[in-house]
Amino acid sequence: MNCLLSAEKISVRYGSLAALTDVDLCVHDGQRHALIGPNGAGKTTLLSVLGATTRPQRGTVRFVGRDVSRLGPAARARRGINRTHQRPAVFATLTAIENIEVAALPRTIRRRRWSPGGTRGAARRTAAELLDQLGLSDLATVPAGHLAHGQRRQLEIAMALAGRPRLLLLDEPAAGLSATEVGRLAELLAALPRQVAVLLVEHHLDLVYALCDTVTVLRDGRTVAAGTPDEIRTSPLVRRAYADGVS
Ligand SMILES: Nc1ncnc2c1ncn2[C@@H]1O[C@H](COP(=O)(O)OP(=O)(O)OP(=O)(O)O)[C@@H](O)[C@H]1O
Repeated sequence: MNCLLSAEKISVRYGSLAALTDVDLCVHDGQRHALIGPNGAGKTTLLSVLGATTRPQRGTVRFVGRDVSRLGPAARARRGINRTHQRPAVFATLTAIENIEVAALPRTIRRRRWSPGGTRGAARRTAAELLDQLGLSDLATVPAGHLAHGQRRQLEIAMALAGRPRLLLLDEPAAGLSATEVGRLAELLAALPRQVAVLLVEHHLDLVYALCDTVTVLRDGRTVAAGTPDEIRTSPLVRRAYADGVS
């Protein structure tokens, strides 16, 4: 099967530190793919290369068969790659629905179809639908700055979905959440439409094994294993990769 997204021989250096060395990755259409590994393994760096906020010294990123290596974050978002961040990036003074509306606007403006209320009306409807779909309608009129950390994470996922991506890059969505919030996040992610592929960086391995069909393990900027959750869970190589522990 062809890759929806492929990263080929990605290398990133920060001065003398090799954050990634010759890393390959293939994410298929509709796949739930996790990127795991100890602290400093290079997971966020790889996500940033795919989202175009970090430029690799070497390597190629292809999306739907096209070389997108030279495209910036906005151009990749237009092609269908959207991401969330380790610290949720939301507009604190806007309400939840306004945040999603802002995220939906570029797409509705690009489509330029007549719609009741114009592009703003279309963006507002998209936002309301997403809040409903993700079970967040009760938060619609709450300013994002007043939301709890877990709710802000969910809002950021809704914002990333507003661009109707084909690939969603999630950077540690369970970080800082309580057990109850992780459960709620797991339900939200499990309910995402299959038209959206997910690449998830996560230390919460129970969430990874419950949600993902494929797991890639990085250590010291290199891929050490890739396989199904069962293969990864029982792999001695992976146990060794984690021997130094993760936080
Ligand atoms: N902007 C930067 N400048 C210098 N070094 C960096 C920079 N960003 C990351 N690094 C280093 O690159 C390596 C990989 O970092 P990265 O954040 O990608 O790892 P990670 O696997 O996501 O770790 P964690 O699980 O702790 O978030 C680490 O040694 C980190 O200190």
